[in-house]
Amino acid sequence: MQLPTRVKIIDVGPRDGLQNEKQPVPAQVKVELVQRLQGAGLAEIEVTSYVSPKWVPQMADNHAVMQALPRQDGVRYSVLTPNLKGYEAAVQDRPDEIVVFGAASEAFSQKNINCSIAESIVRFAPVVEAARAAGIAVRGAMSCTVGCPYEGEIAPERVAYLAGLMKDIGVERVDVADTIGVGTPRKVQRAIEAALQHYALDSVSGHFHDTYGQALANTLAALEVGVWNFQSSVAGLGGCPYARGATGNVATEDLVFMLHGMGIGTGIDLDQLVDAGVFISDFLGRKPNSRVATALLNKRAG
Ligand SMILES: CC(C)(COP(=O)([O-])OP(=O)([O-])OC[C@H]1O[C@@H](n2cnc3c(N)ncnc32)[C@H](O)[C@@H]1OP(=O)([O-])[O-])[C@@H](O)C(=O)NCCC(=O)NCCSC(=O)C[C@@](C)(O)CC(=O)[O-]
Repeated sequence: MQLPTRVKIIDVGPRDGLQNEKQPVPAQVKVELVQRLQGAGLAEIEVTSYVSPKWVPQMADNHAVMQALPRQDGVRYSVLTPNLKGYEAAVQDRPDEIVVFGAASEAFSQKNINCSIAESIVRFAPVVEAARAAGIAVRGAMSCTVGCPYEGEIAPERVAYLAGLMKDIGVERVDVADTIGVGTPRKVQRAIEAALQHYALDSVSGHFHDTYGQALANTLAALEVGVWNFQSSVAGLGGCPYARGATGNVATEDLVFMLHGMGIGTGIDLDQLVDAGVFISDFLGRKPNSRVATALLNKRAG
């Protein structure tokens, strides 16, 4: 089996990671987190979302964060936009990529974005069209591709259906997200294979939450299928406001350690990444939720 020799990581910590935090995180702290991530070598960072501040108050400072961000050449800054209102707000802040976000589960679509899967596609279509006309890249997040907090197990056919809808409206690449972290390696491979019915390997990424401790195993399973794009969250931050009990994405530190140990390049400096995780964890008043960060910090202390 030939594994990829290089992996691209999008750190989603500033958005997916922080969106569920109850305590307000000042825009300046978010900006510094993004700066530290790019300093550590992250070439793609999901910065914020343009959603209703009533639904996700933590992301209400989207303009302030994007406007204050010192951009680094070669780094792609992405933001979530669920509808045209979100897109029109986002475009003022010059994102490199916008992300429409749908779900393979009807119930999750309703809870998360207040509409059915079919309605979500109707909302996304003009967003995708406008972004592409403006030369902005378009990604589609597909939530609940393995399991849903409301519907239970999700069949791969539902993932293929959503991926097909995303493809039809012009979404350029998709994320196969295990939103509540219930996936195990073979199930995740089947979800990825479903997405591959509509998208090339280079356009499919893995987004694994670590609720049940399966995220690294699922990453390896995705690598075996040939996937080489992943999303993760520095310090294991996160959880989705509409997926109660789900924990954060796999920690970027843990992902990078595994990949480097397998001889797979990421372009990321693990020590600087650990420092970025300590920075945001100190602000939040807790330790990084990363085994690798804990081990390296103990080693530094010892
Ligand atoms: C999608 C909506 C807006 C629909 O919400 P809605 O209530 O159906 O929308 P609406 O068009 O009827 O508007 C209702 C109110 O929201 C406002 N509004 C409408 N759109 C916007 C906008 N873009 N930005 C700011 N405000 C907006 C609109 O102006 C109005 O304001 P009001 O008149 O009540 O003052 C709402 O359901 C929402 O904001 N949901 C939040 C969804 C969210 O951010 N979820 C977390 C991210 S997804 C995720 O984390 C999963 C992922 C991607 O990481 C992958 C994974 O792991 O699964």
